[in-house]
Parts: sequence; structure tokens; C-alpha cells
Amino acid sequence: MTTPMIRTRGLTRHFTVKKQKVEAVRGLDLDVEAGELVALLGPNGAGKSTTLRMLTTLLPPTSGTAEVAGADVRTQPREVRRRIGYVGQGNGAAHSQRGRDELITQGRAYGLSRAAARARADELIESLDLAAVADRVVSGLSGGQRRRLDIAMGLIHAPGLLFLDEPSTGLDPQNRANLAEHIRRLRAEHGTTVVLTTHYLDEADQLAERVIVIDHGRLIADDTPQRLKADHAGDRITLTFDTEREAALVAAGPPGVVAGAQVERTGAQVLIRADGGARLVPKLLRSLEESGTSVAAVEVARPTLDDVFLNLTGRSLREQHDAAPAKEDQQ
Ligand SMILES: Nc1ncnc2c1ncn2[C@@H]1O[C@H](COP(=O)(O)OP(=O)(O)OP(=O)(O)O)[C@@H](O)[C@H]1O
Repeated sequence: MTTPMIRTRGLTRHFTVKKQKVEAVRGLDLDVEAGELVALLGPNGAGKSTTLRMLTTLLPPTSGTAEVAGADVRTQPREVRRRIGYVGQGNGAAHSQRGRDELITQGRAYGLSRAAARARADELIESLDLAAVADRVVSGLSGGQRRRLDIAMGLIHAPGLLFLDEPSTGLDPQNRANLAEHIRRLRAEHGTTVVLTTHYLDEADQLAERVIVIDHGRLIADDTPQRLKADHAGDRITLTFDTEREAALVAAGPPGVVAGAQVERTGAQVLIRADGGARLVPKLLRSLEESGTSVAAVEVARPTLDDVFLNLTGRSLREQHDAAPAKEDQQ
């Protein structure tokens, strides 16, 4: 039997804020095997960062146990730290060294020889598109540039287990794609286990083979993106009518063929969430036509992880994050 890379039982963390107890993480049981690429998804305040901070020994648990890379976070924190890489949300290296030197120093701190640290720094500079900043002083870099340098710092010693807390926040789409590519390569070449949190649902969908949804400090779903979508969300059928009145009538009394489906109206559009959307549409259009309602346009879309989230929690993850899109600073 293989030892899991991460094993937590009843992992819990409370905070006291103005005499009020905040239950940030409530009794998490989690097993991650070597080589898995896991994304933690959840709304702001769900407990993702607190979980990562406990697993990386930065924060002691209130109760419960966690073994990470074969060591106990409470009794062997130094062992844990030596075996993992961690890129937090605000590492923000603000030193007077140049980017490349900062990376080499970090590599040396993890026990690499000077030559190995140099070679590794060059490899990361290339793959994370840091060439333009490698010879600049870190304190003068833009937010997005620093973010990429932080990520390179977490990867310098090629750890067997890597934790990334929202690695793509603040990166532009091109650099997000570069990072995703680098993470894929790390796994393919070194079998690195990766646990990341992200606000980008499409990123979790494309990159992770396992998605864990956390809400209010609890694990509420844990599966492949494909199975989560198949089990927890129906297809989205969007019907557009010529008038809001027609849409309102349909939303109030949808045709029998979509009995039991979720129906919502926005203006002259009606959104129906139902399984087997593509097969349902011809029947749906026929019943509408029979009732004398003409449809101006129809669209069927496969479910997304946001639909899964909405179904599980009643809230949309996308809306929260679309409200404050991240932008990478210009160079
Ligand atoms: N150091 C702290 N002191 C007090 N409360 C905290 C502390 N850290 C986190 N919390 C609270 O714990 C809860 C979980 O926070 P956490 O940062 O883990 O959520 P998250 O899922 O990572 O959110 P985000 O997506 O915004 O990063 C929140 O209610 C937060 O306010």
C-alpha cells in the first residue's frame, strides 16, 4: 500500500475575531495520493487558504491531525517544510537582489549546489517568462512579475509536493497558460504532487484531475471535473423570446417536457437546467410551438464547474470573482 502524500483527519481551525468564533475549517478528512493534481475550489472565506496554511505548517490546527509528505505538521514541522514547496497569496518578495540572484539564493537555502541552483533558476526563468525581469531588482518589479517570481521560488528545489495558493491571480492570460504548462510538465517529468487553490473555474476544469469543493470550512464535493459535472449539473438550455412577456409566461409555466428542471428568467431569456439538453430541445420547441409561443433563438451548453457549485451551494462562484477581475500590472 502506498502512503498518501496528504492525510488529514478531523482537521479543524477556529479563529476568534472580536470575541466571535470563526470556524474557518471544520473537520476536514482528506487523502491525496502521490502524483495527484488537486484543485481546491470555494468562494471567498470558504477556508481554502486556512487549510493550505495548516498543511504547510504556517498555522497550527485547533484540532485534528495532518500528515504531509510523510511527516506530522504538529510534531515534525521542519521535515514537512523541507519536503514541500509553498507559494502563498502574498509572498511578495521585496528584496534588493536581482530576480535571478534571488532564485539562486533560495535554491542554495534548500541545499542545491551553486551550479544546480543556477541551472534550475535559468530553467524557471525561461518557462515562467521571467527573462525580462531576471536582471532587475526585485523591489522594482510589478505585481504580476513578482507573482511569477514567487512561483519560481516555490519551485526552485523541485519539491515532491507543491502547494500553490491562487497562483494565477494577478497573471495575464498568457502567463496563466505558461504556468499551467509548467505545472503539467512538472508532473510529467518529476511526478510532482500539486495542490492548488484557484478562482478560475476553467483552470480547475482543464488542469486538475481532481476537484475538491469547500464551502463554510467543509468538503462538499470531491471528484474529477467530468464526474462532478455529470453528477451535479444539468445542461443549460437558453431560450430567447421576442418579448419579456413571452419569456415570463414560459418561465411561470414551462412545458411538461422539462418537468422538474430548474427554470430562471432574465429579461426576454429563459434558462433551463436539465439533463440531456440536446435531446430535450426538439421536444421543448415542439411543445412551445403547439402552445403558440415562438422562440427567437435557442442555445444548449454543457455544464461548467460553476453550475456544479451553484447546484451544491445555491450560489455562483463566477459572479463573486467576475466582480473583481484580476489584472496583471504592465511592465
Ligand atoms: N488570521 C485570521 N484571523 C481571523 N480570521 C481569519 C484568519 N484567517 C482566516 N480567517 C477567517 O477564516 C475564514 C476562512 O478564510 P480563508 O482565508 O481560509 O478562506 P479562503 O477560502 O481561502 O478565501 P479566499 O478565496 O478569499 O482566499 C474566513 O471567515 C476568514 O475571515
